[in-house]
Amino acid sequence: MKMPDLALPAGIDTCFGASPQEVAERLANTVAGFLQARLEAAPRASLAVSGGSTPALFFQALSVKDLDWGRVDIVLVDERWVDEADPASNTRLVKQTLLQNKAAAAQFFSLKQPGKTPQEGLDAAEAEIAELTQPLDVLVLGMGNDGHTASLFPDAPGIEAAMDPGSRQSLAAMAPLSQAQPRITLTYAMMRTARLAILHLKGNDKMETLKRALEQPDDSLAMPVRGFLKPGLSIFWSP
Ligand SMILES: O=C1O[C@H](COP(=O)(O)O)[C@@H](O)[C@H](O)[C@H]1O
Repeated sequence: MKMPDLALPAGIDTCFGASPQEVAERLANTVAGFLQARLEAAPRASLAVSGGSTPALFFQALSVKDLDWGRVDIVLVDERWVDEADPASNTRLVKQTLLQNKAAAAQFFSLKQPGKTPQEGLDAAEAEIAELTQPLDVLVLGMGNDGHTASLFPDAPGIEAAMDPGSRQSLAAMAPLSQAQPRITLTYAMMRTARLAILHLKGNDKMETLKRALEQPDDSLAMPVRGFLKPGLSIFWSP
């Protein structure tokens, strides 16, 4: 397979593979290895993961890794404000694919809390993540073809505040104009301090979007993923 030709700033690593399964396995090894190293240095380690259609194979591969999962905190980077039974729920995906096998012993911190809207549930979600190990040890982001990552959407009112690198808020309620459901998301300020940041992509369309994002790296309000295209990032991609 011909690997994509991508001009990346210095300090961004890539792991490109021929199939989603291969990349999912390599990503699971990388994440498990980093969490293991953190567990040797600290009482607990944390992992923030994305939802959507990309991560299921990675979650399944990670769930069977040998780790002291009882000392691992897991949180989603974002959630749609829907019931857990809804197929659009990222929590549902995590419970069905990651919090299984050996990883069933991990502690999951739920962003979805009681309340009719994310705004109403925001204080409860803040309270929920108060005990989460911070700064985050591992952050695994996805990306949409509009350049959103987590639920940092370019067309969301309030995106400037949610992208503020100096913000003291960990969470933001978002209502992107393009999206059917309102969302809750970790803020850019919360995610940018992760010790290991990974962007996990699947598909040629995502590669084209990434190339577009790299063309004007500073305009992160137009494509919030740009905020993470910095030295230290690792990009995992398969067609
Ligand atoms: O809405 C979302 O989209 C992104 C990308 O999802 P994918 O289906 O293209 O993999 C995801 O990273 C985010 O967590 C999710 O809520």
